[in-house]
Amino acid sequence: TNGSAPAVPSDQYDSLYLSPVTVGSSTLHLDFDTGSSDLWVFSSLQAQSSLVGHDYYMVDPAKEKQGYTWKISYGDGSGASGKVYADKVVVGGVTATAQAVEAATAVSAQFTQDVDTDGLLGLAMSTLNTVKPQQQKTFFDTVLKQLAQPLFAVDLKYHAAGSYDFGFIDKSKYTGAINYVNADTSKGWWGVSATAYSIGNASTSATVSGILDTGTTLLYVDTPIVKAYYAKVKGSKMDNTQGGYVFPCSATLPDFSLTIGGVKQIVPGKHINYSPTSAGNCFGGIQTNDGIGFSILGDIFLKSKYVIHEMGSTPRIGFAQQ
Ligand SMILES: CSC[C@H](NC(=O)[C@H](Cc1ccccc1)NC(=O)N1CCOCC1)C(=O)N[C@@H](CC1CCCCC1)[C@@H](O)C(=O)OC(C)C
Repeated sequence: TNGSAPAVPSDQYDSLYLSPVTVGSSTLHLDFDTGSSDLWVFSSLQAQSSLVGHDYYMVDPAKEKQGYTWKISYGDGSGASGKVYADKVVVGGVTATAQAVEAATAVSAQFTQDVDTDGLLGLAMSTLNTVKPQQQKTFFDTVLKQLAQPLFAVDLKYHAAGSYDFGFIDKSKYTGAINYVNADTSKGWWGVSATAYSIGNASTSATVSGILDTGTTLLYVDTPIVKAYYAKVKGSKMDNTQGGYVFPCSATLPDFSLTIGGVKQIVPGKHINYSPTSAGNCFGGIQTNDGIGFSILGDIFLKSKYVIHEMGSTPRIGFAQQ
Protein backbone atom coordinates (compact mmCIF):
# COMPACT_ATOMS: atom_id res chain seq x y z
CA THR A 1 0.00 0.00 0.00
CA ASN A 2 0.93 3.65 -0.08
CA GLY A 3 -0.63 6.94 0.89
CA SER A 4 -0.25 10.67 1.21
CA ALA A 5 -1.14 13.14 3.97
CA PRO A 6 -1.22 16.94 3.65
CA ALA A 7 1.29 19.09 5.57
CA VAL A 8 -0.39 22.41 6.38
CA PRO A 9 1.54 25.41 7.83
CA SER A 10 0.25 26.15 11.34
CA ASP A 11 0.72 29.90 10.86
CA GLN A 12 1.68 32.51 8.26
CA TYR A 13 5.43 31.98 8.87
CA ASP A 14 5.51 28.15 8.48
CA SER A 15 6.73 27.77 12.08
CA LEU A 16 5.47 24.21 11.94
CA TYR A 17 3.37 21.98 9.66
CA LEU A 18 0.40 19.89 10.75
CA SER A 19 -0.97 16.69 9.23
CA PRO A 20 -4.30 14.95 9.95
CA VAL A 21 -3.93 11.49 11.57
CA THR A 22 -6.66 9.11 12.75
CA VAL A 23 -5.72 7.73 16.17
CA GLY A 24 -8.28 5.22 17.48
CA SER A 25 -11.55 6.93 16.58
CA SER A 26 -10.28 10.55 16.69
CA THR A 27 -8.68 12.66 13.98
CA LEU A 28 -5.81 14.71 15.39
CA HIS A 29 -3.45 17.22 13.80
CA LEU A 30 0.13 16.12 14.41
CA ASP A 31 3.52 17.65 13.65
CA PHE A 32 5.48 15.03 11.66
CA ASP A 33 9.00 15.24 13.07
CA THR A 34 12.05 13.59 11.45
CA GLY A 35 14.03 14.82 14.50
CA SER A 36 12.34 12.46 16.99
CA SER A 37 10.79 8.98 17.22
CA ASP A 38 7.75 9.10 19.51
CA LEU A 39 4.15 9.24 18.33
CA TRP A 40 2.51 11.11 21.20
CA VAL A 41 -0.89 12.80 21.45
CA PHE A 42 -2.92 15.04 23.71
CA SER A 43 -5.26 12.68 25.58
CA SER A 44 -8.22 12.30 27.91
CA LEU A 45 -5.68 11.47 30.66
CA GLN A 46 -4.85 15.21 30.91
CA ALA A 47 -6.66 17.78 32.97
CA GLN A 48 -9.55 19.26 30.98
CA SER A 49 -7.93 22.71 31.33
CA SER A 50 -4.91 21.50 29.30
CA LEU A 51 -7.15 20.24 26.49
CA VAL A 52 -8.89 23.54 25.64
CA GLY A 53 -8.59 24.15 21.91
CA HIS A 54 -7.06 20.72 21.21
CA ASP A 55 -8.38 17.60 19.58
CA TYR A 56 -7.33 14.69 21.75
CA TYR A 57 -7.18 10.90 21.97
CA MET A 58 -9.90 9.25 24.08
CA VAL A 59 -7.94 6.46 25.75
CA ASP A 60 -9.49 2.98 26.00
CA PRO A 61 -8.19 1.32 29.20
CA ALA A 62 -8.53 -2.08 27.51
CA LYS A 63 -5.84 -1.00 25.02
CA GLU A 64 -3.29 0.21 27.59
CA LYS A 65 0.16 -1.39 27.54
CA GLN A 66 0.22 -1.87 31.31
CA GLY A 67 3.29 -0.45 33.04
CA TYR A 68 4.64 1.30 29.92
CA THR A 69 5.59 4.98 30.17
CA TRP A 70 7.29 7.61 28.02
CA LYS A 71 8.95 10.94 28.60
CA ILE A 72 10.46 13.16 25.89
CA SER A 73 12.25 16.50 25.79
CA TYR A 74 13.07 18.43 22.61
CA GLY A 75 15.85 20.72 21.47
CA ASP A 76 13.80 23.81 22.31
CA GLY A 77 13.29 22.66 25.89
CA SER A 78 9.68 21.63 25.46
CA GLY A 79 8.56 18.18 26.52
CA ALA A 80 5.78 15.76 27.41
CA SER A 81 5.22 12.43 29.18
CA GLY A 82 2.53 9.81 29.76
CA LYS A 83 1.27 6.27 29.24
CA VAL A 84 1.19 3.94 26.23
CA TYR A 85 -1.69 2.31 24.33
CA ALA A 86 -1.81 0.00 21.30
CA ASP A 87 -4.35 1.34 18.84
CA LYS A 88 -5.14 1.88 15.16
CA VAL A 89 -3.33 4.77 13.48
CA VAL A 90 -4.14 5.82 9.90
CA VAL A 91 -2.02 8.29 7.87
CA GLY A 92 -3.23 9.06 4.34
CA GLY A 93 -4.92 5.68 4.08
CA VAL A 94 -1.91 3.71 5.40
CA THR A 95 -3.04 1.78 8.50
CA ALA A 96 -1.02 0.53 11.48
CA THR A 97 -3.46 -1.70 13.36
CA ALA A 98 -1.57 -1.85 16.70
CA GLN A 99 0.69 1.20 16.72
CA ALA A 100 2.21 2.35 20.05
CA VAL A 101 0.22 5.50 20.82
CA GLU A 102 1.84 7.57 23.57
CA ALA A 103 -0.99 9.30 25.43
CA ALA A 104 0.09 12.43 27.32
CA THR A 105 -0.61 12.85 31.02
CA ALA A 106 1.54 16.03 31.11
CA VAL A 107 2.87 18.45 28.46
CA SER A 108 5.09 21.55 28.79
CA ALA A 109 3.61 25.05 28.58
CA GLN A 110 4.75 25.51 24.95
CA PHE A 111 2.40 22.71 23.92
CA THR A 112 -0.58 23.86 26.00
CA GLN A 113 -0.22 27.37 24.50
CA ASP A 114 0.14 26.15 20.90
CA VAL A 115 -3.47 25.12 20.40
CA ASP A 116 -2.96 23.80 16.87
CA THR A 117 -0.59 20.94 17.64
CA ASP A 118 -2.32 17.85 19.05
CA GLY A 119 0.94 15.89 19.27
CA LEU A 120 3.91 14.69 17.26
CA LEU A 121 4.53 11.77 14.90
CA GLY A 122 8.22 10.90 14.99
CA LEU A 123 9.95 9.81 11.79
CA ALA A 124 13.55 9.40 12.98
CA MET A 125 14.95 5.93 13.79
CA SER A 126 13.07 3.86 16.38
CA THR A 127 16.32 3.65 18.41
CA LEU A 128 15.46 7.15 19.72
CA ASN A 129 11.98 6.13 20.97
CA THR A 130 11.59 6.96 24.70
CA VAL A 131 9.04 4.28 25.75
CA LYS A 132 10.06 2.13 28.78
CA PRO A 133 10.41 -0.73 29.68
CA GLN A 134 10.48 -1.63 25.95
CA GLN A 135 11.22 0.82 23.13
CA GLN A 136 8.41 1.06 20.55
CA LYS A 137 8.46 1.42 16.75
CA THR A 138 7.70 4.62 14.88
CA PHE A 139 4.65 4.62 12.61
CA PHE A 140 6.98 4.36 9.58
CA ASP A 141 8.75 1.28 11.04
CA THR A 142 5.37 -0.30 11.90
CA VAL A 143 4.01 0.02 8.33
CA LEU A 144 7.34 -0.39 6.48
CA LYS A 145 6.71 -3.95 5.25
CA GLN A 146 3.28 -3.13 3.84
CA LEU A 147 4.56 -0.14 1.84
CA ALA A 148 5.09 -0.60 -1.91
CA GLN A 149 8.55 0.96 -1.43
CA PRO A 150 10.37 1.32 1.94
CA LEU A 151 10.32 5.12 1.93
CA PHE A 152 8.52 8.34 2.81
CA ALA A 153 8.90 11.60 0.88
CA VAL A 154 8.70 15.09 2.40
CA ASP A 155 7.17 17.90 0.34
CA LEU A 156 6.99 20.93 2.68
CA LYS A 157 6.13 24.20 0.96
CA TYR A 158 6.76 27.93 1.44
CA HIS A 159 3.57 29.49 2.85
CA ALA A 160 1.44 26.72 1.31
CA ALA A 161 0.20 23.20 2.04
CA GLY A 162 2.53 20.37 1.03
CA SER A 163 2.46 16.67 1.81
CA TYR A 164 4.11 13.54 3.21
CA ASP A 165 4.02 10.55 0.81
CA PHE A 166 4.40 7.02 2.23
CA GLY A 167 5.52 4.08 0.07
CA PHE A 168 5.80 5.92 -3.25
CA ILE A 169 7.57 8.74 -5.08
CA ASP A 170 5.18 11.26 -6.64
CA LYS A 171 6.68 12.43 -9.93
CA SER A 172 4.31 15.41 -10.05
CA LYS A 173 5.97 16.91 -6.97
CA TYR A 174 9.46 17.53 -8.33
CA THR A 175 11.42 18.47 -11.43
CA GLY A 176 14.81 17.24 -12.67
CA ALA A 177 16.78 14.33 -11.24
CA ILE A 178 16.64 12.89 -7.73
CA ASN A 179 20.13 13.00 -6.22
CA TYR A 180 20.69 10.22 -3.68
CA VAL A 181 23.26 10.12 -0.87
CA ASN A 182 23.71 7.54 1.89
CA ALA A 183 22.15 8.58 5.20
CA ASP A 184 24.13 8.46 8.44
CA THR A 185 21.58 6.90 10.81
CA SER A 186 24.19 6.04 13.48
CA LYS A 187 22.85 8.69 15.90
CA GLY A 188 19.22 7.81 15.23
CA TRP A 189 18.54 10.68 12.83
CA TRP A 190 18.58 11.17 9.04
CA GLY A 191 22.17 12.49 8.88
CA VAL A 192 23.78 14.07 5.83
CA SER A 193 27.04 15.88 5.07
CA ALA A 194 27.73 18.76 2.71
CA THR A 195 31.16 19.48 1.21
CA ALA A 196 30.59 23.14 0.41
CA TYR A 197 28.20 26.04 0.88
CA SER A 198 27.46 29.00 -1.36
CA ILE A 199 26.16 32.50 -0.64
CA GLY A 200 24.85 34.07 -3.82
CA ASN A 201 27.28 32.92 -6.55
CA ALA A 202 30.31 32.48 -4.28
CA SER A 203 31.06 28.91 -3.26
CA THR A 204 33.26 27.89 -0.29
CA SER A 205 34.56 24.42 0.54
CA ALA A 206 33.56 23.34 4.04
CA THR A 207 32.27 20.23 5.77
CA VAL A 208 28.74 20.75 7.09
CA SER A 209 27.40 17.69 8.93
CA GLY A 210 23.85 17.74 10.11
CA ILE A 211 20.45 16.15 10.24
CA LEU A 212 17.28 16.67 8.25
CA ASP A 213 14.60 17.78 10.68
CA THR A 214 11.01 18.57 9.61
CA GLY A 215 10.27 19.47 13.26
CA THR A 216 12.76 22.34 13.31
CA THR A 217 11.57 25.62 11.82
CA LEU A 218 14.87 27.16 10.75
CA LEU A 219 18.27 26.20 9.29
CA TYR A 220 21.04 26.05 11.92
CA VAL A 221 24.66 25.92 10.70
CA ASP A 222 28.16 26.73 12.00
CA THR A 223 28.73 30.32 13.15
CA PRO A 224 31.40 31.24 10.52
CA ILE A 225 28.92 30.35 7.75
CA VAL A 226 26.13 32.35 9.41
CA LYS A 227 28.44 35.37 9.78
CA ALA A 228 29.53 35.11 6.14
CA TYR A 229 25.89 34.98 5.05
CA TYR A 230 24.69 38.05 6.97
CA ALA A 231 27.82 39.98 5.92
CA LYS A 232 26.04 40.07 2.55
CA VAL A 233 22.83 41.47 4.05
CA LYS A 234 22.96 45.26 4.51
CA GLY A 235 21.83 46.35 7.99
CA SER A 236 21.83 42.84 9.43
CA LYS A 237 23.01 42.31 13.01
CA MET A 238 23.03 39.70 15.75
CA ASP A 239 20.29 40.76 18.17
CA ASN A 240 20.46 38.79 21.43
CA THR A 241 17.11 40.12 22.61
CA GLN A 242 15.47 38.62 19.51
CA GLY A 243 17.64 35.50 19.84
CA GLY A 244 19.43 35.65 16.50
CA TYR A 245 20.32 37.55 13.33
CA VAL A 246 17.83 40.19 12.21
CA PHE A 247 17.82 42.59 9.25
CA PRO A 248 15.67 45.32 7.67
CA CYS A 249 12.57 43.68 6.18
CA SER A 250 13.35 45.48 2.89
CA ALA A 251 16.75 43.74 2.59
CA THR A 252 17.49 41.59 -0.44
CA LEU A 253 18.61 38.18 0.81
CA PRO A 254 21.10 36.15 -1.25
CA ASP A 255 20.36 32.51 -2.08
CA PHE A 256 22.15 29.95 0.10
CA SER A 257 23.13 26.43 -0.92
CA LEU A 258 24.74 23.33 0.55
CA THR A 259 26.52 20.94 -1.83
CA ILE A 260 25.34 17.42 -0.97
CA GLY A 261 26.42 14.47 -3.07
CA GLY A 262 28.09 16.90 -5.47
CA VAL A 263 24.81 18.75 -6.13
CA LYS A 264 24.02 22.28 -4.89
CA GLN A 265 20.83 22.20 -2.84
CA ILE A 266 19.67 25.81 -3.09
CA VAL A 267 17.58 27.71 -0.52
CA PRO A 268 16.05 30.77 -2.24
CA GLY A 269 16.86 34.05 -0.49
CA LYS A 270 13.14 34.74 -0.16
CA HIS A 271 12.77 31.71 2.13
CA ILE A 272 15.46 33.08 4.45
CA ASN A 273 13.24 35.99 5.53
CA TYR A 274 11.46 33.96 8.20
CA SER A 275 9.20 36.53 9.87
CA PRO A 276 8.90 40.10 11.08
CA THR A 277 9.98 40.68 14.70
CA SER A 278 8.22 42.72 17.40
CA ALA A 279 11.09 45.23 17.02
CA GLY A 280 10.18 46.16 13.45
CA ASN A 281 12.88 44.23 11.62
CA CYS A 282 12.90 40.70 10.21
CA PHE A 283 14.26 37.46 11.68
CA GLY A 284 16.65 35.31 9.64
CA GLY A 285 15.88 31.74 8.61
CA ILE A 286 19.59 30.87 8.90
CA GLN A 287 20.91 30.95 12.48
CA THR A 288 23.91 29.61 14.38
CA ASN A 289 24.04 26.02 15.65
CA ASP A 290 26.10 27.17 18.67
CA GLY A 291 25.29 24.89 21.59
CA ILE A 292 23.67 22.23 19.39
CA GLY A 293 26.86 20.46 18.23
CA PHE A 294 25.71 19.72 14.69
CA SER A 295 23.77 21.44 11.92
CA ILE A 296 20.01 21.13 11.63
CA LEU A 297 18.54 21.29 8.12
CA GLY A 298 15.04 22.29 9.18
CA ASP A 299 11.99 23.57 7.31
CA ILE A 300 13.76 26.65 5.86
CA PHE A 301 16.07 24.20 4.04
CA LEU A 302 13.41 21.60 3.22
CA LYS A 303 10.59 23.75 1.83
CA SER A 304 12.11 24.13 -1.66
CA LYS A 305 12.74 20.41 -2.09
CA TYR A 306 11.15 16.99 -2.41
CA VAL A 307 13.15 14.82 0.01
CA ILE A 308 12.93 11.03 -0.12
CA HIS A 309 13.83 9.14 3.08
CA GLU A 310 14.46 5.53 2.02
CA MET A 311 14.98 2.79 4.60
CA GLY A 312 16.45 0.16 2.25
CA SER A 313 19.34 -2.19 3.10
CA THR A 314 21.44 0.98 3.02
CA PRO A 315 19.40 3.98 4.24
CA ARG A 316 19.46 6.76 1.64
CA ILE A 317 18.19 10.29 1.23
CA GLY A 318 17.10 11.58 -2.18
CA PHE A 319 16.95 15.30 -2.97
CA ALA A 320 14.94 16.77 -5.83
CA GLN A 321 13.89 20.33 -6.66
CA GLN A 322 10.19 21.12 -6.16
C1 LIG B 1 17.02 23.64 17.19
S1 LIG B 1 15.97 22.49 17.90
C2 LIG B 1 14.56 23.37 18.14
C3 LIG B 1 13.36 22.72 17.54
N1 LIG B 1 12.23 23.59 17.75
C4 LIG B 1 11.90 24.47 16.83
O1 LIG B 1 12.46 24.63 15.77
C5 LIG B 1 10.64 25.27 17.19
C6 LIG B 1 9.42 24.51 16.65
C7 LIG B 1 8.16 25.16 17.10
C8 LIG B 1 7.42 25.93 16.23
C9 LIG B 1 6.23 26.54 16.63
C10 LIG B 1 5.79 26.36 17.95
C11 LIG B 1 6.56 25.59 18.86
C12 LIG B 1 7.74 24.99 18.42
N2 LIG B 1 10.71 26.62 16.61
C13 LIG B 1 11.55 27.52 17.18
O2 LIG B 1 12.26 27.21 18.14
N3 LIG B 1 11.52 28.79 16.68
C14 LIG B 1 12.35 29.83 17.30
C15 LIG B 1 13.07 30.59 16.22
O3 LIG B 1 12.11 31.09 15.29
C16 LIG B 1 11.44 30.00 14.62
C17 LIG B 1 10.61 29.22 15.61
C18 LIG B 1 12.99 21.38 18.21
O4 LIG B 1 13.06 21.25 19.40
N4 LIG B 1 12.45 20.49 17.33
C19 LIG B 1 11.87 19.26 17.84
C20 LIG B 1 10.42 19.13 17.41
C21 LIG B 1 9.59 20.31 17.88
C22 LIG B 1 8.24 20.28 17.19
C23 LIG B 1 7.29 21.38 17.69
C24 LIG B 1 7.13 21.31 19.18
C25 LIG B 1 8.47 21.35 19.91
C26 LIG B 1 9.40 20.25 19.41
C27 LIG B 1 12.69 18.07 17.35
O5 LIG B 1 12.77 18.12 15.91
C28 LIG B 1 14.05 18.05 17.97
O6 LIG B 1 14.17 18.17 19.16
O7 LIG B 1 15.07 17.95 17.13
C29 LIG B 1 16.35 17.80 17.72
C30 LIG B 1 17.15 16.85 16.89
C31 LIG B 1 16.98 19.17 17.78
